Amino acid sequence: MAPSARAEKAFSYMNATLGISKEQVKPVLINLLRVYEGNWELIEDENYRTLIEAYLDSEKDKAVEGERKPNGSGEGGQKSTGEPFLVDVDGDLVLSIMDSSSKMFSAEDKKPSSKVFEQKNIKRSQTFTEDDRPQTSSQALHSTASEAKKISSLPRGSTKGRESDHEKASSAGHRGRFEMNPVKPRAKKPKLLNSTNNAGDLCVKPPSNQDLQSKNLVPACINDTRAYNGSITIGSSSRLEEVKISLNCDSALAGLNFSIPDLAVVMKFMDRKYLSSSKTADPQFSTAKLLNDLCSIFLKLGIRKGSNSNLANSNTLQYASEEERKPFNFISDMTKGSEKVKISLIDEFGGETLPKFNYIPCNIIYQSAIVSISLARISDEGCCSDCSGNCLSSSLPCACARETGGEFAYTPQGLLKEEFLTACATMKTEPKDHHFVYCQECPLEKSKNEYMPERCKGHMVRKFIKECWRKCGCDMLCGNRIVQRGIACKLQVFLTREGKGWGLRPLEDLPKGTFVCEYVGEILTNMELYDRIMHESGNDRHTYPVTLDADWGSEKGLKDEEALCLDATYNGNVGRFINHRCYDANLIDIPVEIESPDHHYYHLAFFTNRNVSAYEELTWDYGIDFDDEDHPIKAFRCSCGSAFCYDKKQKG
Ligand SMILES: C[S@@+](CC[C@H](N)C(=O)[O-])C[C@H]1O[C@@H](n2cnc3c(N)ncnc32)[C@H](O)[C@@H]1O
Repeated sequence: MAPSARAEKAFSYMNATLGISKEQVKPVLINLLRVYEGNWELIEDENYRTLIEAYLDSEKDKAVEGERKPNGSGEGGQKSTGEPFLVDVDGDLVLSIMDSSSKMFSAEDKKPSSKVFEQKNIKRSQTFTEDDRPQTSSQALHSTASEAKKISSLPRGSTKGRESDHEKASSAGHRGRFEMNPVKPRAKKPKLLNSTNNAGDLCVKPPSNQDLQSKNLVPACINDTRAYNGSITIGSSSRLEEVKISLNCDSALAGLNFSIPDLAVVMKFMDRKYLSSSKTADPQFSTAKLLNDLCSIFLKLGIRKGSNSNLANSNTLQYASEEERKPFNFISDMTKGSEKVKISLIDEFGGETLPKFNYIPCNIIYQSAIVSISLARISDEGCCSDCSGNCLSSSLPCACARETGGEFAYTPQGLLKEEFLTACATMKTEPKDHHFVYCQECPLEKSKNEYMPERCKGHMVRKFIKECWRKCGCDMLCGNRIVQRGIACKLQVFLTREGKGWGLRPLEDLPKGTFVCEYVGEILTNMELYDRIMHESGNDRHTYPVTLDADWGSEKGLKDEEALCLDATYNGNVGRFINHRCYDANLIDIPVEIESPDHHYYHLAFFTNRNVSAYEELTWDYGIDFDDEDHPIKAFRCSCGSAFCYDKKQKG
């Protein structure tokens, strides 16, 4: 749509929904277009939320300005003359700027918003009169946004984003961090401090509060010097703000066309421009966080490298504990070259010791497990020795598709078929009675109590994928050989924020049905696992072993050595880092038959059950009964964050 048409649409919307005239909206719109560099999407988003906010802010600015200058004159008694106007240049709506002597905008006009400053201070005075107790800046902003809601009768949802945006900005950082100096030094160029001060801060020397108050630019009630130090703090390390990133816009301010933009808007713009649109960043990522992290890293590295004498007189040393001085961990390939792809490990907080385990790319028998792998056990009917090339491209599915109902489980693109995925998921989430088999003598119960085992609690009969294997005539690139070819997507082990320990995430978007990895570990009998658990101290166990329980009930007298499980505690692959999520995990585990036609032993493969974005944590529903006090492995306190979390203790 042509920019002028977009402008007309915005005017109509504002008029129709809020009764605001075109004349009133126009200067605000022009301002926003300038701030957002003509990016209409940012303005049109969520029913013109940003435009509505900016309009309300401009109204508030006018009211404040009116109070400051009862005679209505601008600073120095000059009124800004003329109206800014939009012109359509080659299809782009651009702001017409007159020469500097005509000054299209006064500094106030150009200021997109001073809401951060004003809201905080409005709230501050309210806070002390209302309940005598200071609030955090996010609380303050929250309350102010609600006030805006009251006065504006905005369409539903229009203030919602506003609150959360502000909260995001303030909670991502430190209290009051995103304040900026609302007073724009104008003709007078601010003096510079020494290029670096003691705090390593490059900043503009602040005008004193007295100066500001004498110019009637700051309400007298304000006494927080941090808010008026003249430099614009755009990020800082946590805690005491020892390291800050300040913007020095001294020379820009000296120019005629520059006024300090609202920092929250700048951050939002950066987020949208560089993060939301790119697929390479964590959805949680924000510019504000980036800048704060940069400060924290700077602080940590500085403390490690510098001599203590640098900080000897500083309080900051008090919390520079050994724990905090640990370096950030980054391992470019934690698989030690044993996978086709490198899998990095990163600890962005620098406080965690590396996981102690041995990386193995495929399962290994620990000791007594019986896993019969022999070509002789694979009958000619159970494989496709007559095939060649890619089984998926032949007109009739070969014998290897029999297990999956005569259709291959995979699409030609190498994804798990939608129907198959749905059927597996439904069996897991809504199992029916007929999905269970019961052992006469359950090896699982026997492993818990050899002499007086309890009755079998039932084992689910699961759907299997069967892949082509060595006896098959097709080649290794056959579309029915996905899991056996190993990990193909870009993955990273990372330290989670929620206290779940390490987790796994993809570094690229993964479509629904993508094979991610297997759960690889030592193949143990259940008896061996039970012994292992009994001899461990509670702290040793940070993984959750997987019981391979397929087909148990279908045979009589299953031997203990055939009742198997996978334990990745000491030897495992990246699958051991996949954390649990109740109900709405993004991975599903599906048994895969490759080299062994019996179902005592099989591979457990993880597939995405929906599209997963790059950097989104990969999770799997372990199927834990959090109320089962008798289970040999004590269930962890779940921090999955799902709205459907079944851990009642966590909720309570
Ligand atoms: C298979 S491991 C996952 C990797 C593990 N986070 C690590 O750092 O090695 C399972 C263990 O991770 C932790 N864990 C997994 N999911 C969790 C969750 N939703 N909440 C809390 N802890 C979790 C528990 O300690 C659990 O025993």
